[in-house]
Amino acid sequence: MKPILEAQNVTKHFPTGGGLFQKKGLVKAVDGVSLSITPGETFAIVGESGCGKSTLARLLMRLIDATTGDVVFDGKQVTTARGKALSDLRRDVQFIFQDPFSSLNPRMSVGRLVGEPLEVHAPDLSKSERQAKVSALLAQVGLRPEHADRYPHEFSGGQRQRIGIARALASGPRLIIGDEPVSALDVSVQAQVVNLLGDLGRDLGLTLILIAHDLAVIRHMSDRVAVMYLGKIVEQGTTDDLFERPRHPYTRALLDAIPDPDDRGSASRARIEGEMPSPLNPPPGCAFHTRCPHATDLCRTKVPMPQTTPDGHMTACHHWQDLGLTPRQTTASSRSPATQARLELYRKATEGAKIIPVASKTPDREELT
Ligand SMILES: Nc1ncnc2c1ncn2[C@@H]1O[C@H](COP(=O)(O)OP(=O)(O)OP(=O)(O)O)[C@@H](O)[C@H]1O
Repeated sequence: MKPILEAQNVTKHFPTGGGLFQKKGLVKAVDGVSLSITPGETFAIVGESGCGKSTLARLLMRLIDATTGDVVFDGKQVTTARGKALSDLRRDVQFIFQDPFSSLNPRMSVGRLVGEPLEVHAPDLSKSERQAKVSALLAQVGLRPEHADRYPHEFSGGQRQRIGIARALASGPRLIIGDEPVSALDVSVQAQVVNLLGDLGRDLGLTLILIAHDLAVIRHMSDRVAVMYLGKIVEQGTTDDLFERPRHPYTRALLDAIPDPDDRGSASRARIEGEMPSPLNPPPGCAFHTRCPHATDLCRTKVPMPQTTPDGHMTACHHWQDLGLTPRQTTASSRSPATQARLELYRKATEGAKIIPVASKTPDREELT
């Protein structure tokens, strides 16, 4: 199938320093990323804080300009789009932010927030047609028409994220990029919103790019996963294969560091031995070699090129064939209680989705306040 979005060797280098006490430098936030997204799939991007996920997401929809490389959406250049091509892109690709409160103008009613994109992308609608469309969008995300007259501060976190999703849907997008769309929400509400996004993806045939720290969310929702480390994709594969047979030592470490959801402060942050090096001064060779238990002299000197494994992963590790990374034991009994509990929550949410259509889905208790 023809990809809906392709990135070819995209980089984003931020110049820093140059002041009295700081040397000039370049933060290599995204450093040579290539990927290809199929229409209708949910593609997840995962990695520790600071590895470049948000910068990549912003490059893909041209919220920032790439330093080098190409992004192509539906056969059209994103990196050089101007005028009508850029406004078409703004209609077709929408963003859902992590913190719905700061992304929604507090002085605008929900009706105006959701109706605003319609004014831009469907200017021919009459006022009453626009109101009807706003009501339909609110229903689609599990809110009521009368919510249109209220303001963002009157809603719970989960409801605000629903408003953000309704606003994103208003222009009729084909691709939605969610940057940590549930990580600011309570766990029970996370399941509702994850469930809603999954339903919308299926019902509307949307392509989703999901950036998340929470590996349980990723496992539950995504078809394929890309793992990022220090600005580069180090492994990519289908979700089940990647979770069960990680081919890169970093992916393995990330999966082994699945966090404890009771530890709220760092619940969504995976922990791995050692510090991630600064993208201002990345190590030579394989960027992961400073934390990798399998590193050799080759890893310290030569950048590993992406290779395709027989089971279709892309991995950028010199030694993936020699490491004996046996399949991970991911049967129910061998998963950590934390992961097991989280997966169970999402599974229950999905079971509900099979019998309740999106429009009439009952929000959870927090949502009803
Ligand atoms: N405008 C900027 N100027 C300079 N450096 C930046 C800028 N934006 C991001 N960076 C740096 O680029 C690197 C990647 O940041 P990015 O926010 O993309 O990572 P991330 O993986 O999304 O992290 P998080 O999960 O914490 O949001 C970080 O070192 C960050 O400090």
